[in-house]
Amino acid sequence: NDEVKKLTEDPNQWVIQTGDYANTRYSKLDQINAGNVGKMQVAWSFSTGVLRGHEGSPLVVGNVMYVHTPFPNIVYALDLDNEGRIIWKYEPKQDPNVIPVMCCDTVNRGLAYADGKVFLHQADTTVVALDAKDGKVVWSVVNGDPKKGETNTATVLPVKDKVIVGISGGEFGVQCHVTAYDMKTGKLAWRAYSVGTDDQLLVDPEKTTDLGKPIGKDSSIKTWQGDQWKTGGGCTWGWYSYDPDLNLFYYGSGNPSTWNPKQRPGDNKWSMTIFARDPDTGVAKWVYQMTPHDEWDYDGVNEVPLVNQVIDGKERKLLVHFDRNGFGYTLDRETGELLVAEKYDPAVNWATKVDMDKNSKTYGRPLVVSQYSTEQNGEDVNSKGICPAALGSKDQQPSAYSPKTGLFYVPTNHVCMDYEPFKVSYTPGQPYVGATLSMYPAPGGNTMGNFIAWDATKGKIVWSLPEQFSVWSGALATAGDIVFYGTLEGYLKAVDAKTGKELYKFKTPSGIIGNVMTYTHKGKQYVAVLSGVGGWAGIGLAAGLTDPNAGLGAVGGYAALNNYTALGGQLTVFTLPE
Ligand SMILES: O=C(O)c1cc(C(=O)O)c2c(n1)C(=O)C(=O)c1cc(C(=O)O)[nH]c1-2
Repeated sequence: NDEVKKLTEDPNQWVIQTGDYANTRYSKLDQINAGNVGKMQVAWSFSTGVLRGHEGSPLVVGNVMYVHTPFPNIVYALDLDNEGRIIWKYEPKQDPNVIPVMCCDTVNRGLAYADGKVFLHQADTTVVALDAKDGKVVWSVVNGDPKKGETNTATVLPVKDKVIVGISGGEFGVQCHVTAYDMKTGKLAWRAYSVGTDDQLLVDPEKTTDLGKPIGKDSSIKTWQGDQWKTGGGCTWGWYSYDPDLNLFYYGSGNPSTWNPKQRPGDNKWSMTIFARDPDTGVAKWVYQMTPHDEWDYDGVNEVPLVNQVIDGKERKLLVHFDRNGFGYTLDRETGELLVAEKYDPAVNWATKVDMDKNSKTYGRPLVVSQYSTEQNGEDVNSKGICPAALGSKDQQPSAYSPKTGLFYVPTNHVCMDYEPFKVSYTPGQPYVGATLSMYPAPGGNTMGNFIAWDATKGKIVWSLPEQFSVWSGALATAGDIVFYGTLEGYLKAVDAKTGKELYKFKTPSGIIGNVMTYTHKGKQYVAVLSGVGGWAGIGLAAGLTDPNAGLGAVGGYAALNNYTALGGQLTVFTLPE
């Protein structure tokens, strides 16, 4: 069943959040292009009726647009023949007690379409399949338990006859996993944990590799003390990509729990790890851990776009990954071989480099600068001036790739932090954080973000556009030689894909943390984006916090956002004038 693959190859529609299985967020549409984007206008808009962080994007399937909201996770089917008249609306009943269990705002990264159904993974971890025609529930299944700290913010990946979903809870000591359900019935197919026994991990100690070597028996639990792996985190709330030819899907796992590194000696495998798994069985082909024994909350869940590019004169099947830890990685996606690992923000200081010497004992590991460790000789230390901050040189906001330029377009953070670990004990369903942070712009200026173009074959920044705040929206690249992104102040921007020159901007009603998408209707190209400030960067605004030291809602430099925007929830659709 390659229905989704076929649909994603049609540039007129947008049926999964990432646009295509490869997560390139590239569209072949070029009616709106570098020559005319400056004339773009608002075609119509739609209020979602919900405030707080709007992540993800709408879908377009035929003449219908599907729009989702943050908690309470309303779904609207809008008629494109009628400027967004509501065809149906689905509003799940969810216990509001799930809200305090969500670490980083009540966001949801959107819907997926396959097999005549719209898939929603709710905050309370209910996965629901809605009939695309009338919004009626076809099946629903409960994937986790919010009382244990398990919630969801991520989208769903439909692959062949299954849907694949992750889970959140790294700040609550959840033992996180990826789970596949039958697309037609919702029946459980398999579950693979990030941290756990070999049976739980779905690995083969002989065949599953790490940097080319078999991972061996008990590869995860041997790297924890005692039973700590049972509350070990490694959550799976990011973006998933899929290679139909290799029949492998890819994603990264999040932070080990707790944030206090002293409480969990060892490498804490396989938190902070990219997995390549078979979607039919869940079994891992290879793994690669970016940040062993994390001391900074550098979750490894960011998108893993799949591209074919030439390295050293040879075309390779690549996987690219802009990790929270500030390194841009390029790997061979068939084998997991590490090809490039370079800093994509010059401010990154916690490690000097990733060791690329295959004969070295520390091959593939970041070389940590002890001054920026948050643990010394087994004791907690308060460290200052660590770059990047916990929200990383990039968080979940996805990049785009243009095969025309061969460049990645990456929304980034330019933020550093002070980190104070403290002892915390585990109680199910209670925060298991164990550190306080303060976050501020990187030294040498007041800007907290850059929108960059990156060459993943060399590991080099090609151009960089400074932004006052982190760029928390997902990018879109098109065959029109332009790249779109949104800003936390609320601007939708279009820039020239080759030079980065700004060609268009429009201030939408609220800060943008949604991902820009494009489609056609009756032969005309449209660009759409959700506004609604929030997410971790904007959670201070979302929660009405202005105290720069307000714990996990550590708004820091983001408090100044109050001067530019306010809460919202709106879809804005753009096109060229007649
Ligand atoms: O460990 C986790 O389970 C977890 C979950 C989430 C989430 O579900 O949104 C975030 C994070 N961690 C996190 O570390 C983080 O920086 C973050 C930012 C955001 C966001 O949507 O802006 N979510 C999350």
